[in-house]
Amino acid sequence: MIAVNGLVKVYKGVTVLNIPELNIARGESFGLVGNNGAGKTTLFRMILDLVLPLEGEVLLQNENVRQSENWKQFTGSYLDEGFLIDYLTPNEYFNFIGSLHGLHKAEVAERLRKFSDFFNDEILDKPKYIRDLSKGNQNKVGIAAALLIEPQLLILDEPFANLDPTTQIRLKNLLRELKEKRQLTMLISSHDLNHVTEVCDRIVILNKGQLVDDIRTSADTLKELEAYFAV
Ligand SMILES: Nc1ncnc2c1ncn2[C@@H]1O[C@H](COP(=O)(O)OP(=O)(O)OP(=O)(O)O)[C@@H](O)[C@H]1O
Repeated sequence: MIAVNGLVKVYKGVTVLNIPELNIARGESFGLVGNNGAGKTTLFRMILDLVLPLEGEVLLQNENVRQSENWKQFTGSYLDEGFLIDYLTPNEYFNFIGSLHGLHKAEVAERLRKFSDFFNDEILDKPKYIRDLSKGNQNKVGIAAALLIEPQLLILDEPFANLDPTTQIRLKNLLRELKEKRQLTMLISSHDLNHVTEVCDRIVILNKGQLVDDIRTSADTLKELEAYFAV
């Protein structure tokens, strides 16, 4: 599903990402962990063609993201509030995203029904602009919009950040369900080692732009990760 080949990013003479090779199979739930500045967001941005690499390429379903638009139809993503449109209400925003994918308002409303627990009655049908929502509720809008298009590939940057404990648990359940029922391929970054081990079957550690470990999640993974980061 995803092939990263010889990907290098340099800012002001400093190499912030250098990944010779990384392959992620269809249906894999892939967690990316690493300390601040490790390069997690930079990698996600290059996968989504939001940042130009110095060298290398990213292929999504065998097509280079820089040369094809096809991947946009099957990829749902939310990295930060920059993905939202501040002057719309959540309903208007969901309808806009739906329209880009050929969905009518009724289909959008139907698809949003499964997020009612996740939204906790704070998002839909409220006369509030996205800019006036709390940070956590803005995240909920972004995550739901990424899922609204029923993507084959989902990319979320620190999705658990700013969510209350109840919503974190609901999001984990939602992601696990999507993985099992729809064979969704997921890329998730998180600073919370518990969440990432609960949701992902494969976890990669990024350190100063380099992949330093690639772990199949097992009962020992949380301890392994805690040992790695306890320095
Ligand atoms: N536009 C930019 N200009 C200069 N340096 C940048 C730019 N974007 C990212 N960087 C640098 O690239 C490195 C990797 O940043 P990145 O945001 O990818 O890390 P991260 O692993 O997502 O960190 P965090 O966990 O803090 O979100 C950092 O040193 C950061 O300062």
